[in-house]
Amino acid sequence: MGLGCLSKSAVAVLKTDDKLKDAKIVFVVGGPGSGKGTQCEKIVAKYGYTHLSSGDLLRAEVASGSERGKQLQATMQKGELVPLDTVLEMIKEAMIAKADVSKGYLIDGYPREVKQGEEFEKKIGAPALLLYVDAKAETMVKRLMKRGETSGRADDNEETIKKRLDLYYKATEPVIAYYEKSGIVRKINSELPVDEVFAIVEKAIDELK
Ligand SMILES: Nc1ccn([C@@H]2O[C@H](COP(=O)(O)OP(=O)(O)OP(=O)(O)O)[C@@H](O)[C@H]2O)c(=O)n1
Ligand SMILES: Nc1nc2c(ncn2[C@@H]2O[C@H](COP(=O)(O)OP(=O)(O)O)[C@@H](O)[C@H]2O)c(=O)[nH]1
Ligand SMILES: [Mg+2]
Repeated sequence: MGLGCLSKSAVAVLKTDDKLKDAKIVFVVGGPGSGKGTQCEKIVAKYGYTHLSSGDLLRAEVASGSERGKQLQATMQKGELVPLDTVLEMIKEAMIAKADVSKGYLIDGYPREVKQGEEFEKKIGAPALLLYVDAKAETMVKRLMKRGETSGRADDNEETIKKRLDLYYKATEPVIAYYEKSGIVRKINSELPVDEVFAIVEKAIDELK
């Protein structure tokens, strides 16, 4: 069947989705403060991927002062998860905006729970790789407390850090087990110095080509 029977706007939607059909997608999953953002920055510099941090997208919405942003801020300050549809829609829009120039996408801090992964695959596509950035809880807390001295983030404080960690172990770790079955998980020990961590990351990305 051709597209002739569809309205113009329906065709436009189909074409937009089409743009992401063959996109190389890398999920970057790990606890708060594990070093996801740090490694993503290095991947961008070497491989030219597009880095989309779901947390950064949400913080940009908060900074815009919109009504939606105000609601998001309250949730984030408590260290809870924002509604799935909100963050997925933001990621998708950001991906489409870069579709013509992107060599691949780093989806940082998403999925946060198995359901988020399932919805992403339904609406966007399947990941080719999942980088599991792994550090001990003690290390993550230490890094976040340090980052909190300068980050200005409302959630880099002791009480919210504890909630973020609890939620990570409860909701996000199962995401890793879920993708183990498809053989795309690469575990990265991020207790090492940044450059040594990146050497392991490079191997995983190089395997993708
Ligand atoms: N997919 C996502 C990503 C983020 N958040 C919200 O945004 C907050 C901050 O997210 P993020 O910047 O990814 O923070 P962390 O995972 O804690 O990691 P880090 O600060 O180390 O990047 C989360 O606590 C949560 O409230 C969310 O609900 N859903
Ligand atoms: N020692 C060490 N510190 C790191 C490493 N990766 C990140 N950090 C520090 O830990 C903090 C949190 O890192 P970030 O990349 O923001 O982690 P994210 O929360 O997972 O995105 C930052 O202040 C970094 O300087 C690492 O591999 N080794
Ligand atoms: Mg980050």
